Amino acid sequence: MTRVLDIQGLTKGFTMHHLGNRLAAFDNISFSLEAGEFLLLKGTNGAGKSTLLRTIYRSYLPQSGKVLFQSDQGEIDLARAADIDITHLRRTEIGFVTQFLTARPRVSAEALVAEPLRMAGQSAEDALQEARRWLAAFGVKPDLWRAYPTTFSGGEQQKVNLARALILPQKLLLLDEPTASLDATARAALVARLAELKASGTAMIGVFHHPDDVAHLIDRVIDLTPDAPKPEEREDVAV
Ligand SMILES: Nc1ncnc2c1ncn2[C@@H]1O[C@H](COP(=O)(O)OP(=O)(O)OP(=O)(O)O)[C@@H](O)[C@H]1O
Repeated sequence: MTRVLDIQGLTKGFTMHHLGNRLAAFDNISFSLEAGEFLLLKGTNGAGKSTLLRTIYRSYLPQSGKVLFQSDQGEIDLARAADIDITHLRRTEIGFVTQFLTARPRVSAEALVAEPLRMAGQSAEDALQEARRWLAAFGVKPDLWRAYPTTFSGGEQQKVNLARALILPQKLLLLDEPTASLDATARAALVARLAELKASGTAMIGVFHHPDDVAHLIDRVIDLTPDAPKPEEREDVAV
């Protein structure tokens, strides 16, 4: 087994300045993740699922604890790494799929999806061909490929978002309710792609509104509901 992530004693809260107090999002979380493992995060609303994903991705800084990631350059604590290293890792080794697309003015859907491949060194033409293949797989109509996603429907934007986020296999993939607002075709394409990525060694941590979609991929479940059993005791818990 190849270790990808080792989270040790991670604690995150939000300081509510206007209330003069601190709200705990999660407290003293520890678990590790191997290559090709799929970990489902579950828990009641507000249990801290999205906050944990964002803390691993370093959108948030934790109060304490470590997020040890085995990068191609060696072990790095994502909780303490320099911003420039985080930016590089996000481009090369760590992906984050949310239900929201960050569309950019006057950038076509196909260019947006092709971008990660181009940044990884593929030729513009090859990257575009591959981008179109993924747009088709997620059910984006060919008429829309050269259009700007800023005007797309919520579901169409989400499909472009998925195609872009999943086009390039990464070592660690964080998924925050990626199936929200997707139709059946896109959900099936997403699940097929996640299975492919898992088989190729991508480690994944995901929050899913309908975990049944990915039930066959799940290796472990962590329940962030306050007072739920500790992560170490949660292995092989049914969804
Ligand atoms: N930026 C923020 N500032 C202050 N409090 C926040 C912030 N983000 C999240 N919280 C609080 O942290 C707690 C955890 O929120 P989080 O969004 O991680 O929960 P969740 O488990 O993903 O919930 P849901 O299932 O409803 O999406 C909540 O009580 C929320 O109000």
